[in-house]
Amino acid sequence: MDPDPRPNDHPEVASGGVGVLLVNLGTPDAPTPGAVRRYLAEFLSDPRVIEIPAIAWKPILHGIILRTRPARSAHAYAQVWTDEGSPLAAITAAQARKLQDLLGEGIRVDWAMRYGNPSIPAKLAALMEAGCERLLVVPLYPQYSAATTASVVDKLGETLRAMRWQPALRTLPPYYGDDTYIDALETDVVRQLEALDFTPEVLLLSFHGMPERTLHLGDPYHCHCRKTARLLGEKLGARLPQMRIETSFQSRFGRARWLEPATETVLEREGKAGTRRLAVAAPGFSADCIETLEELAIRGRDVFEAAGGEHFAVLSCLNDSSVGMAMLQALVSRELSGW
Ligand SMILES: C=CC1=C(C)c2cc3[nH]c(cc4nc(cc5[nH]c(cc1n2)c(C)c5CCC(=O)O)C(CCC(=O)O)=C4C)c(C)c3C=C
Ligand SMILES: [Fe+2]
Ligand SMILES: [Fe+2]
Repeated sequence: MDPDPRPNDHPEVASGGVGVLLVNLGTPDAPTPGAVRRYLAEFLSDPRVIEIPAIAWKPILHGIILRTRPARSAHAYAQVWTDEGSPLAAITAAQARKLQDLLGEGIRVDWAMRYGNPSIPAKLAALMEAGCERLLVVPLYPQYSAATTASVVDKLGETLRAMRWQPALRTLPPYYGDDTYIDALETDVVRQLEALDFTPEVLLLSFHGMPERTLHLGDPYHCHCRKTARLLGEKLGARLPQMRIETSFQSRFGRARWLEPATETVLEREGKAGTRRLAVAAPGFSADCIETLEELAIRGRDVFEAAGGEHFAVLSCLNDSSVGMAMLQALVSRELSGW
């Protein structure tokens, strides 16, 4: 990257502008083993994600994981790929477009991915070229974790380190317990449950998992997920008292213990225990992605039905829905109000 994207003599640049950069995790450029390998190589080389000393991890990553997982993951991506590309990228782009409309021309909105494209350095440079001297970076993770939120901030730091003239920077705090978020989830979940052709006995709130060790090391992720689940559960319980609400953690990776209970285990247990009608919501994901569209909606259904379940649905994430966008606008506007 050009170490300083704003050379001194840029009189045409309107200065002092405010920019908002939405950031999500990242996704491959194509549903092919090669593209997935490139994406996973970057993602799984991040010490925030894999907290094993590099000397032990690199041989496993390059010798085993990057030889086997790309083909399997590419198959999963191919099942959910859209005309606009990966769902995660397409939805994040739509969120940025709609937020731009909601905030108006005075503030410039863009989006980036922590891994893969479009990259944080490229988008930071573009915003600064456009005259943004104040940047609000929005990690699209309601619950903080070192593997997600902190990793975005690490990348920002790495990018800024190469600049002589840095922008002023804020990051949106995690919003796992914010009324704006909980109310948006409540509205959206109730709307989707009412549109189903069955009445679920159980609503499963499935969050992305993390190694259990991170909880003992002080990562607040587990607490944040539990709090979101409790607050949302209280609201939903008041409106739909017949429905039982459970919480679980999905997407286990590697051999270490992960947060429990695992989504797959709960789906199997519920089916075997006689639950026939079950819906899943994934409140920790800002946008539908391979984890919701393939892991939950395809493989999760198989697990539940094989265990005896009959009716199964996975609700959409907030995505670029009007209620989701109103929430993002409110969170961002509150953060920008001091600027
Ligand atoms: C929402 C929060 C997320 C946390 C926390 C998280 C932790 C975490 N993830 C992995 C490994 C993988 N995650 C993968 C995909 C993926 N993860 C998140 C979000 C969180 N991850 C999203 C939004 C996505 C979807 C990306 C997409 O393109 O749709 C993958 C890649 C897919 C696959 O091969 O299964 C891996 C691998 C770890 C190890 C981890 C915490 C340490
Ligand atoms: Fe993940
Ligand atoms: Fe997964």
